[in-house]
Amino acid sequence: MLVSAPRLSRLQSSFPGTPTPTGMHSAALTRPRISGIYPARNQVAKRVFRKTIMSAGAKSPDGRPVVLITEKLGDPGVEMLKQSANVVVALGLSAAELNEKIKGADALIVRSATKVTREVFEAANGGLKVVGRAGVGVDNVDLGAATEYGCLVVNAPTANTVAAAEHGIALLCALARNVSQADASMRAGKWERGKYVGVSLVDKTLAIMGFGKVGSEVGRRAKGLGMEVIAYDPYASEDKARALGVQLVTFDEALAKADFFSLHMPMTPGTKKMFNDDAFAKMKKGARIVNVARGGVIDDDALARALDAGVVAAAALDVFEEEPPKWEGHPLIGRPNVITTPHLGASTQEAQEGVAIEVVEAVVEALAGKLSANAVNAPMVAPEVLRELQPYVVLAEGLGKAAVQLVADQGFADINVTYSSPRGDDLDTRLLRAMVIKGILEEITTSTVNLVNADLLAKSRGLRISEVTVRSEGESVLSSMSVSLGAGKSRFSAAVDKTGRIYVEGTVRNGRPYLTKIGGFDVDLSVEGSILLCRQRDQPGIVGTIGMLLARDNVNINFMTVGRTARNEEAVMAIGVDSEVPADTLMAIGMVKGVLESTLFKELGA
Ligand SMILES: NC(=O)C1=CN([C@@H]2O[C@H](COP(=O)(O)OP(=O)(O)OC[C@H]3O[C@@H](n4cnc5c(N)ncnc54)[C@H](O)[C@@H]3O)[C@@H](O)[C@H]2O)C=CC1
Ligand SMILES: O=C(O)C(=O)COP(=O)(O)O
Repeated sequence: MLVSAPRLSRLQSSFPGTPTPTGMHSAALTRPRISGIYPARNQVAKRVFRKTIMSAGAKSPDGRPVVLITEKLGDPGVEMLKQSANVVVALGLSAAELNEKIKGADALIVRSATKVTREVFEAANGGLKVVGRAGVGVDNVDLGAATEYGCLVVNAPTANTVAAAEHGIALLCALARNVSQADASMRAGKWERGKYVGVSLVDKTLAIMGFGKVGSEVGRRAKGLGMEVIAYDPYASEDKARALGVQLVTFDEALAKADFFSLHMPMTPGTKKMFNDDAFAKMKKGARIVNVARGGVIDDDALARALDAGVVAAAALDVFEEEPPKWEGHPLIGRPNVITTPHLGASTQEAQEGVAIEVVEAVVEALAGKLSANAVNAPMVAPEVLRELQPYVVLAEGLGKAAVQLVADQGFADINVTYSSPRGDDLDTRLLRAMVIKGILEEITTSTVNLVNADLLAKSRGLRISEVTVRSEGESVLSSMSVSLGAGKSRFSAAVDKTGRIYVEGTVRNGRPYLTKIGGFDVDLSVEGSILLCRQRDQPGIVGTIGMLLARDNVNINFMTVGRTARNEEAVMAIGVDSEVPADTLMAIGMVKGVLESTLFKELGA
């Protein structure tokens, strides 16, 4: 039987492990536990971690670990590494050669060109303990396979920030003044002064899309060029923006206002093809776009159409959906008003030395069995605990994803997680909390979140997290859990509970995670795939109309439930969909008679 969750306001002031007067136990977290709130647990975690990382002995006869480097790494990093490891540098390996070479390595250091696939981990057969990525993005590393094989992946998230920002500024200037085209023309022996008249940057409006590490550095520099800087980032702090003299705006405001755009958001399901026909249609005619983020945030064909129509005057691209891209038939490469660079954002001598040192420090720490703040995945939980919590891990991540997807433009300030468990305060919530944070943060940042870095990342973003554990009855380790966010506003007003917070609750049945409550409404949804949510009046005809609208776009429905009516005559209907619902269809659904509001959960779970 489920014990109802206590009110948050009362328990947020409790401290970890403090018994409440009712005999329940609560755990509130206002700073990361990893750094000492639970020293005993932390020691255990470290032991588990060390055992996992150092499960096999080093591969060289002198007992020092062997580290294979497959891409050009800054010399200071290589020299530092040589002090504690046997270094093997082998550049330009084929996949088969890498699979062979990896058998003799304890660690591997790469940039973005080496594809660290499942086959690499299979070939290493558990002997590869650490993969170091000398840069931010780890999309070239199969993280699932790494974790399965007990291999820690670390990256270098900060040392190339300035380089990426500087490249953004370089492209911005080149774009405004046709530098690349004019240079090419002179190389061809021409003197075409009239053809390459540019536009000025001063007093123009630059919209920074994604105001994180790189975006804010671009903003700072653009202010120095005399530009008016605005930023769209639903999760950015108002204070940070104000301190830099940058105004935070909504997506549509940015589109309507900016003369220049500089893209700096991460590649996530939420940002994929964010710059599509709809977005270009809302832009000021003649806008210019710089992309130093990831190729996939732009719909290439839509940008080509916008360039053809003159809506976008020019674009500068450093990144591509596929790298290297296929030149033949590419809609953008080679156009007179598109300039391109081969993913050079991080390619300065200084940044490469910086990332080399940053990644080597992390690799050496990991090989020594220490916790690394740069860990991207970390199999720190004992296998039996992991097995027991596995279905709840999926639930926790799904609740985090669902909650953050319900947040409106203004973002949110704090997270509350409530667990109802027969174990009460003995429930080890670290993994579940980390997964909630992962679900939330991976929708909004480039960082890969795990048990090691979840609390630190949340804290570094200024998010307050509180946890409450309520003792419940029952057989399973967890009866239910909920996530609530202190958000200004929700995209789906029914998701806001009586206390004004975005609230989602779920449970696990027969090993499968289910969402059981959204705001004040009971629902019963398997946490998987994409789900269309509608709040509607209880009246006939709505289901059929929505079904037809989806069928019109060939969107297959895989399930449909209507939530029990909780208030008045309203209900929440959920429809599982197999493919993307186009924006205009979503809008049409919102206008169906009797539908009060609608929203879409994207890729909630596996
Ligand atoms: N071209 C290159 O060589 C390099 C590219 N990068 C790329 O630059 C981008 C930014 O990196 P960092 O600043 O280090 O990451 P970050 O995590 O510090 O910043 C990303 C920002 O985007 C915001 N964001 C998330 N979802 C958003 C959305 N839907 N709309 C607008 N903003 C959203 C986040 O709140 C965060 O503030 C990433 O895409 C990364 O892959 C980074 C380094 C080098
Ligand atoms: O750090 C990143 O995410 C980058 O995009 C830089 O990639 P690179 O190391 O230059 O291949």
